[in-house]
Amino acid sequence: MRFEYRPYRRSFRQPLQTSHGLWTVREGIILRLTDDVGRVGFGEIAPLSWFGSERFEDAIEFCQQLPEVISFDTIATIPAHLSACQFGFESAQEMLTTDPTIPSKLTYSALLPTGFAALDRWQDLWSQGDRTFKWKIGVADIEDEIQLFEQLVDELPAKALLRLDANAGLTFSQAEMWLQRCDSLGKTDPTLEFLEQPLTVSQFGLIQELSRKYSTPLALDESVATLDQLRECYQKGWRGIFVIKPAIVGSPSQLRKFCRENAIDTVFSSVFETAIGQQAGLRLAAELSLKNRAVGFGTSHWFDELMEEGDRLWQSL
Ligand SMILES: O=C(O)CCC(=O)c1ccccc1C(=O)O
Ligand SMILES: [Mg+2]
Repeated sequence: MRFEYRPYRRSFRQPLQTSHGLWTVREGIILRLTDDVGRVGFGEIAPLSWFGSERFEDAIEFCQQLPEVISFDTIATIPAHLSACQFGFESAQEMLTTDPTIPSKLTYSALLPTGFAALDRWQDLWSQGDRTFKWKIGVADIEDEIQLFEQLVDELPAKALLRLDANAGLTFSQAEMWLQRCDSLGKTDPTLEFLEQPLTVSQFGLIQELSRKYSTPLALDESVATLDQLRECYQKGWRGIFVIKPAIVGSPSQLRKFCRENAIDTVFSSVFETAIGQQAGLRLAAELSLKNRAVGFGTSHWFDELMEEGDRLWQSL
C-alpha cells in the first residue's frame, strides 16, 4: 500500500479547562493509505501525551522513518508505546476494506462548560436533544463546585443524566466529600450517572476503596488510557466503568478482543480528534458499548458534519 501523511494543527474555539491545565491547540496527523486497486483509507493519529499516549513528535518521527510503501505487517507490528499510531494506521487499514458508515444507534453526551457557565448552557443543549451531560470538576474551589453541582442537579429535568469528571484532580478527602454528596442525592434523584477518575493513576488502590465504600458508580479514564493499562486494571479487579478513548488506547483489533472477552462496561470518548478519527472511534463505540451508554463525542448534531468525506479534510491540509 502507498502511505502518505499530513500533520495538522487546530486551535480550539474555546480552550478546554481541566485539572491538567488549559488545552488550546490540537495537533495530529492524517494518514492516507492507497492499495493496488486504488481503494483509499484515511486514518488519524491524535496523541494526547498528558493523558498517557506517545507525544505528537514521537508520532511524526514514526511516520517519517516509514517507507512510501508499507504492508499490513508494518501496521500489525507498531509497538504498544505508540498507541495513537496503532489506532491511526489500523483504522486506515480497516477503512480500505470495510464500510465506513457509523451505525446510528448511538446516543451522545454533551460537554458542559466548566464552572457557573454550565448552568447557562444546559437548556440549549437539552432543547437540541441532548440528554446526557458531562461537567468537569476539580477545577475551582470545592465548596463552590459542590454548591453549583447541587444547583445543576436541581435544575436538570428528571430524564437527564449527569457525569462528573475530576480528571484526577481531587485529594482523597475531597473525593470523599464529593461521593458523600453524590450518594445522598442518589437515593432521591437518579440523575447522576457516574464520577470519572477522582484520583491519579498511581492511586488505583484508593479509587478501588472509594468504589467499595460509596454507591455512586465510578469510571476510570486516565487510569486506562492505553490497552496495557486497561488490561492491568481489569486484572487487579476493576469491574466499574471503563472510559475508552479509542484514538489513544491502541490497536482497534486488540481492543475489540479485550472488550468481547471480558464484557466490560464501557463509555467511549473522544480526545478532540478530527472527523476522521471520530468516525473510526464511533464505529468501535457502536460495536462495543454493552450498556449503550452515551458516547463522549460532542453532541449529536455534529453527526452530519462527521459523515463528510475524509477527502475534504485531506485536501485542506
Ligand atoms: O468524554 C467526554 O464526554 C468528552 C471528552 C473529554 O472529556 C475529554 C476530552 C479530551 C481529553 C480528555 C477528556 C476527559 O474525559 O478527561
Ligand atoms: Mg475524563
